[in-house]
Amino acid sequence: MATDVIQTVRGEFAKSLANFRAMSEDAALEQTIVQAVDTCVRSLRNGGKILFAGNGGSAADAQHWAGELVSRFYYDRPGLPGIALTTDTSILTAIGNDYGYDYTFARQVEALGVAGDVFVAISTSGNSPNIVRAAEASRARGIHVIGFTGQGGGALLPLADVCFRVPSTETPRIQEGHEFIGHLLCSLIECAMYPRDAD
Ligand SMILES: O=C(CO)[C@@H](O)[C@H](O)[C@H](O)[C@H](O)COP(=O)(O)O
Ligand SMILES: [Zn+2]
Repeated sequence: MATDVIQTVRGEFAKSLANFRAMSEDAALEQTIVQAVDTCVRSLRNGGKILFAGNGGSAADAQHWAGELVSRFYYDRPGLPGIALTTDTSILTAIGNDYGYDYTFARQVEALGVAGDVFVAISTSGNSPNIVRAAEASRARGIHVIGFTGQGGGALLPLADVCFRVPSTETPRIQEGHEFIGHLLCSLIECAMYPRDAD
């Protein structure tokens, strides 16, 4: 039993490390980060906001990253406008009940989003219908779409202006990659919007 557990732990570490190594050696990923930061910073400087959505573990990412912007990441500075579309159970249940689960995020994008905002669409498969519909609604409104997916990209890929594709087909590995890139994005946005005073 203990041997099995240890084998599993080692196997998971090995897969996770290989995933992060592949990401760290991916020059295209670096360029995608540059583009995503530029998109977010331009939007924020023009009075835009960043909307986040995902299902399951990715809903947790959406809330986590919105929190980094509104509160703080590495250091104190004014709050930045980020909204997770995953948190209001009255809105989610009303839309789900009245229109269907596929519309839970699209309806909120239509209600809250304006041209020039950014929609961060998080889906490991890239195929969750409520995320795909929200990306379509964003494009229709002139809202920039930043996708977070797995290596295939799914239906979200062609809808995204910028897309992070973690080079794995395993949901946990993809989510770990998303978490790392999401933190990096929040850090770089914070730094660009409010450069830290030189000590
Ligand atoms: O956290 C996990 C798996 O690690 C799950 O909750 C997972 O997020 C859910 O199955 C989601 O519904 C998957 O949706 P998606 O990433 O394909 O859009
Ligand atoms: Zn999970």
